Amino acid sequence: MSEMLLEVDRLTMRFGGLTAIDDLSVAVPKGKITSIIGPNGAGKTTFFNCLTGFYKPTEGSVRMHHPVHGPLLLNEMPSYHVARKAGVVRTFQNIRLFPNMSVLENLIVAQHNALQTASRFSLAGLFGRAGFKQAREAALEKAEMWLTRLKLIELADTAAGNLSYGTQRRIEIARALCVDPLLLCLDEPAAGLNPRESAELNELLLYLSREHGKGVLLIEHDMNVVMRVSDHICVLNFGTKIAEGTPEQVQNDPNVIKAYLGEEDADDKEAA
Ligand SMILES: Nc1ncnc2c1ncn2[C@@H]1O[C@H](COP(=O)(O)OP(=O)(O)OP(=O)(O)O)[C@@H](O)[C@H]1O
Repeated sequence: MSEMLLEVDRLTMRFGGLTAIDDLSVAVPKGKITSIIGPNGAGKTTFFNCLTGFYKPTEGSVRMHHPVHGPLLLNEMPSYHVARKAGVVRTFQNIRLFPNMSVLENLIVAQHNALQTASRFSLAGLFGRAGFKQAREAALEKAEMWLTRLKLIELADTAAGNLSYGTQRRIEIARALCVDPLLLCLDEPAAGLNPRESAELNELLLYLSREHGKGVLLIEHDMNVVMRVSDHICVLNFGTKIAEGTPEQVQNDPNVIKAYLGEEDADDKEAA
């Protein structure tokens, strides 16, 4: 049995009369890739927003099992604590790098919390303190380490905005890793990638979960990615969990086929 990282229990998120997430329970283990899939509007992004403190769920709980701090209720934390204290870090559907900064600078900016703390928020701290110099060196070392491991080091000095879409997505993941996440939440990391870049993404996700023990929670429409890398898949439709299991179980589930193909097409497929 894998160690459990995140437990979502009976989560509901309503926007006025619309129930975007309805009574959803799901568990995410360490060192594994768990995917959340479903048609457009199924509630996937809302789910991420509830985990990471952007939305306060209407009902239910999200519990992160932290090796140092113990169980933490993410639904009661502000979003900056979710990343810093609970170790749950996300990327977004649209790329959010600083395009005019170099790749390395983007990774240093991600570590501004540690640097600010070391500077004690003062100019004197920035210029005089040994602690700040050490923190700056540590931030550089961490950025260089992830750039090397993610095969980006040769691009360290290039402006992020000048790189291909696939490379920018990879930089976003490297930047998230600089915050030392226990759980990495990736919102459509394969969007806009070509087949070669998607294959590289698959390799990267498997490397991070298998070699670094990261829990990965993936929202993705690209089934070439989802079916190849997921250990477990949870399928949403209109905010409700309609199936979960291994890629094989989910692919053959009649409810999933109906949700994706529509009622009539799915009946045709069954009859054929
Ligand atoms: N802030 C909000 N206010 C009102 N309704 C919202 C809000 N955010 C999401 N919704 C609604 O909740 C439902 C789920 O949306 P969500 O973006 O979570 O779906 P999704 O599965 O991520 O879709 P996609 O695959 O298209 O990104 C939709 O009907 C959407 O319009």
